[in-house]
Amino acid sequence: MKPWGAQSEVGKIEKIMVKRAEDAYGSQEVLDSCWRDLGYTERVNYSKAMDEYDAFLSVIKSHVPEVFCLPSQEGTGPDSMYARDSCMVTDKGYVLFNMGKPQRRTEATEAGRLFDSIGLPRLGAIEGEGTMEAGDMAWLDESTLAVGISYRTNPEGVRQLRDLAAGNFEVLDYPIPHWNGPEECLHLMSFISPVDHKAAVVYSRQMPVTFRQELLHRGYNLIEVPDQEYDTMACNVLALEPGLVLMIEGNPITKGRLQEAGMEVLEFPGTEICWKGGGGPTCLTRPLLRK
Ligand SMILES: NC(=[NH2+])NCCC[C@H](N)C(=O)O
Repeated sequence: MKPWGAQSEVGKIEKIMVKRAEDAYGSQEVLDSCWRDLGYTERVNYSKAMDEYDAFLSVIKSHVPEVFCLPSQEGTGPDSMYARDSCMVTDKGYVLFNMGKPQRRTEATEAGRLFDSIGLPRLGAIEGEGTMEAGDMAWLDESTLAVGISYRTNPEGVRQLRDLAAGNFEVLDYPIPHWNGPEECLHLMSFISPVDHKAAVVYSRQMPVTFRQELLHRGYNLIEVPDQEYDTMACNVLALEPGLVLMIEGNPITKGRLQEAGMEVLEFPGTEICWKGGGGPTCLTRPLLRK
């Protein structure tokens, strides 16, 4: 088996990187001083967040053989808990991103340091005028990556990624809608989470038509999130393996639709660590190896 590489959103996760809430948040005082500036919807309760994160991490640890935790680090803030976003791991090595949100610019360096220490090879980085965040990307199959052009990911970032992808995978790009503007985070993965090789949870009303058509053309079963579960992040679902998924509690309609489609659904409470900060289980995790 290859040692690294996650050119899939659904293959069984063998190795993963996370950043624990305590290491990202630091303390209640840190949260109090920055949650507004970061665009969180409400003040995060530190101790409640710890309990939620414990529940989340225990699911991850019981399903993923190797879990690597980013250390606490001066210079990164609460958003660094969303470990998915600063990088990607291809079959040819890791790529670090120049994140579009200014408060998150230092996160990629920290991820790179961890990758170097565990022997993961480096493929390259998005830099200069290029911006990119991994919330704006989803693998449709192991050689096709869909990337959103958003307030966080720009055309120059996509151009650089295409250079790095040459001979390995194809990059399809799609425009992301303005929605509630640049202060709020709207990524490609805000409206899609692949849950099996040919199935995805989607919020179609936000989808670029050509992206939705591409999925249908590929034979995807689209499992729709209803309007009333959009804000509670029913669309953010992590596949631990094909058909075994982890989602945030409080989305019964989407949960039922996933089960009807034959998925096994696990849940964790995400009031503090997900809803308030705008990141769900896909954002909380950076798979390093998927089978
Ligand atoms: N992949 C994601 N959707 N990540 C969510 C990131 C949320 C975080 N508060 C931000 O604005 O960056």
